[in-house]
Amino acid sequence: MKGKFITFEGIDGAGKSSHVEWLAEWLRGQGKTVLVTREPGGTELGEKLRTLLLNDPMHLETETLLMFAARREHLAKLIEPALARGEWVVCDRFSDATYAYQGGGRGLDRSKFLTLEHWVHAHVQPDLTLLFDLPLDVARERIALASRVLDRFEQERAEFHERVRLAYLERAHGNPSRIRVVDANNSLDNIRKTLEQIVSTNCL
Ligand SMILES: Nc1ncnc2c1ncn2[C@@H]1O[C@H](COP(=O)(O)OP(=O)(O)O)[C@@H](O)[C@H]1O
Ligand SMILES: Cc1cn([C@H]2C[C@H](O)[C@@H](COP(=O)(O)OP(=O)(O)O)O2)c(=O)[nH]c1=O
Repeated sequence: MKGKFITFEGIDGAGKSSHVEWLAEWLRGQGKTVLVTREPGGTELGEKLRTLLLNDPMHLETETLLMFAARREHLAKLIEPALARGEWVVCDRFSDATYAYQGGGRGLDRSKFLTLEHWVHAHVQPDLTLLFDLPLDVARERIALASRVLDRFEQERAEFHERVRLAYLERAHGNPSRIRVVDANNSLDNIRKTLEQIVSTNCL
């Protein structure tokens, strides 16, 4: 049987990375073989593109094309073979991030996004997307507390991140059966209970 493809989305600092490994372990406890990966990245080439994307200033369309180039490689080398083997794939970000960051945040024309999405993965969509949603000031506070080095996206102004958040919510509104909005302004334990419930109901 084909495995399931689960993606995590949300603004920076929403708490995705704190749950990706946890969900994978929980699924392993349910007898699944799970591959954990991320975007941009996941493959050797994709990780090189990630370094460029997170650090080097570039034209918006270059940025978008590189996101999708990394994604093409990721699908071909890792995601599709794993799903075909019956494994589950848990991925920290996927195309909804391009919709939200390049589309919502930077203003990329939506038809260009849709063209690339159709070209690169018309045949593959996540079975389930967990959208971590929380107010921007809470996310910013968490990032400040973690005192991590900020990448090119995290350095963007508050208005950029507000637009990203709204674009994510709009995308969720348009895809209610795939994208589940998780209230991320909550304790780790409560979020984990919510994730268990959503994944059990939708995927198991
Ligand atoms: N529910 C939560 N409550 C409080 N702090 C959290 C919560 N989830 C994550 N954090 C902290 O917030 C910071 C950002 O979380 P992270 O998982 O790296 O977010 P993301 O991957 O979405 O950018 C980390 O320092 C993490 O420990
Ligand atoms: C996948 C993807 C990520 N991004 C951005 C969002 C994030 O700010 C950045 C890296 O994502 P992420 O791995 O979440 O960063 P971190 O590990 O520091 O939390 O890339 C896009 O702008 N478009 C995309 O399509």
